[in-house]
Amino acid sequence: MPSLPLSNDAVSNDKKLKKEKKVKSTDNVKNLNDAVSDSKKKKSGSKEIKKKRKKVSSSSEEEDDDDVKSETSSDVVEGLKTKEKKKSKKAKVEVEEEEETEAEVEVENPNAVSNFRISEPLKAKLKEKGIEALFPIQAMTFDIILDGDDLVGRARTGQGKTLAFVLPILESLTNGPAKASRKLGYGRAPSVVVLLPTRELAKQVHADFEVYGGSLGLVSCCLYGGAPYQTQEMKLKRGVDIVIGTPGRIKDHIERGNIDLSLLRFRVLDEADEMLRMGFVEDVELILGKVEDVNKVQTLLFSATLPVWVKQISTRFLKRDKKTADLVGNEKMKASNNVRHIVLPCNFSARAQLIPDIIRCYSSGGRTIIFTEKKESASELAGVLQGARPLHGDIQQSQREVTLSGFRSGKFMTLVATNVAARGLDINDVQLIIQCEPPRDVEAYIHRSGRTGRAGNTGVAVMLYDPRKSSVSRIERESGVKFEHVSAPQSDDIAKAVGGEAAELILQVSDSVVPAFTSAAQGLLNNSGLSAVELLAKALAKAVGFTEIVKRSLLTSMENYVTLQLEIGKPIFTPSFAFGILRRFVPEEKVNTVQGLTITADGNGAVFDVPAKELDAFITGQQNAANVSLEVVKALPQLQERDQSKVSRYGGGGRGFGGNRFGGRGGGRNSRFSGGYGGGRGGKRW
Ligand SMILES: Nc1ncnc2c1ncn2[C@@H]1O[C@H](COP(=O)(O)OP(=O)(O)OP(=O)(O)O)[C@@H](O)[C@H]1O
Repeated sequence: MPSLPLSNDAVSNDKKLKKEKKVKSTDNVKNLNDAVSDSKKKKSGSKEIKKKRKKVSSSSEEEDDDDVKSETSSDVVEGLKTKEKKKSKKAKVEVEEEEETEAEVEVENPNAVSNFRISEPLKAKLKEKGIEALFPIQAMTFDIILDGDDLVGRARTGQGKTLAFVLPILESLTNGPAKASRKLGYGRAPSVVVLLPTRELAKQVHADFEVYGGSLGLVSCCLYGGAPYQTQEMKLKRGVDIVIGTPGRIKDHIERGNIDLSLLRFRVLDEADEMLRMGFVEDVELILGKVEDVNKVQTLLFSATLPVWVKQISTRFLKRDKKTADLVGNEKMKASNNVRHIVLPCNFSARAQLIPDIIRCYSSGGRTIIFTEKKESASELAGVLQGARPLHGDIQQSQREVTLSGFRSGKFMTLVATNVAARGLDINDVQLIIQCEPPRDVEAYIHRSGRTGRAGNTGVAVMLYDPRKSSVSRIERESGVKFEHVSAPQSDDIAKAVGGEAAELILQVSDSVVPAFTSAAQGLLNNSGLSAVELLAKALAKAVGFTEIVKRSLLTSMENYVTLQLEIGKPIFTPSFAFGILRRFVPEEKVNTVQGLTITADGNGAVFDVPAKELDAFITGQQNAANVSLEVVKALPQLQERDQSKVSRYGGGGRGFGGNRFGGRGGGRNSRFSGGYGGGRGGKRW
């Protein structure tokens, strides 16, 4: 049964956030909160603060050497955090004291925009966008980038990695080291190239460059496939300062002679691991290789996930003295801390009925993104879910743009997408992520679940899984997430979740209708044999679309199924052994109605679902079998996870969970690295 409140961590974080709003800062990311609390300094302390920041970058300069060393930079970050934590206690006491005395004291945050070498127009634009302080990854990397170093940057999803490169690049071009070589005027060659794995992401980053770069008179353009060449060519011809796009289309423009990279000062690989995993490495190499003098170019590589193979590759693209700012480092938790991570067992065929109720229970009325592995599944599911639209690689680019902007603007609240929406997308008020099955790799889990809980907000990520063949524990182990296990929402849970909404709907009805309906209401009260409360309960249910209560099983989440547990006083080693036992006391045709039979984690039982109408046949049948116990379960016991490779052993009519939905199609843009480093996952899958 789902519990609706957020987990303790998220709740306490929430409370903390509310409290810290009193401190002058717009930043409510947990890590930054520590720094904000710590920053309980009066204005006069800002020089000291600047020194402290400077020290971070210089120590990283001293410690970093040839290779990317996340430990080194993690140490730097850790050192900073510890210092800040110590001071933070003191700062909190001060905050509390001040709250008591209600004294109005100006509070300074060491990460306040004013403490960085950010020019006035940019400061004004940041302020206009509600940004008064930099997030930790931004604060850590600002000086490093502005002072000319190559950088590998990593922070959890939603922690502001985009502005971490946008701001210092803009400053460098207009007031810093890159200013001298920047050309002005018609037809100028770009100073910056930013590469991203998807078109949507390219557009999003372009929008940031437009907003912030625009305030400094810088011109940017976005180049991606599926859009006409001509408009892109015209923009390039007129001259741009910053080019943002996907590797394939940028490479095409270079080969057509539309982009001159001779004046390039920055190249950025955002979501670097995904770009390389998708097989873009040759395009990326070609683009990077076009730079005549690599010493004149700064290379920045950012992602929330940096598998070891990407770190190795970065030695090819980045200078030997590159710096690393790794806010995740060796910490166990790699996914977002601001997200409640939930897993829920579900039969593949029950998904479409179940998902609307998951949305009712967990979306808090906000937006939901549902992830499927395959494009066809995304289209199918979007077709059956009310108010949902699909987004995947087979949809025409113009339609993809319409869909995404409709979702952003709230025209519809549910997006069903493949991994094309897993990375980087920053959409306001996405409260819920549903993953229809565990993704193949942990990075996908981290990025998908990271579409919620962004910029310090909280969110919920629900992953559906088939207990017989899922890899929940692998994702748990590799991501550091501690999953909350819940069963399918039952109707009374849903009623509780939407009861408030129903009451609100009723209260919103104008008083003017009361006289018109009074006599019908009175008639109902007099003749229905129901009390006023019972009648009102029915009206509330109807107002949110409920007409009957349907039970769901705990194992497959199927409607009108019941979950049973079989025990025989000794271990049950295999599903076929369990089926054999059932056949001893239940007729074959009833056994064939069994769904999802799975062995318990302790090996002492088997759990399965049967149609509610067949329950009697199973319960009464057991009386004919010695040492057999068969009971309806109220809470799902821990189950054995099964390898997908062993699924065929379970065979049997009507018991499948759908076909092989994991089959990758391979292909895509060929890559030396996608196979070797990416663990054979190469190829564009969406
Ligand atoms: N300093 C800041 N103060 C307030 N909000 C910020 C700040 N920096 C960024 N944001 C907001 O935080 C959100 C997340 O930022 P961004 O998309 O850059 O995250 P990210 O780390 O790149 O995430 P992902 O790994 O998922 O790509 C955006 O809405 C952005 O506008």
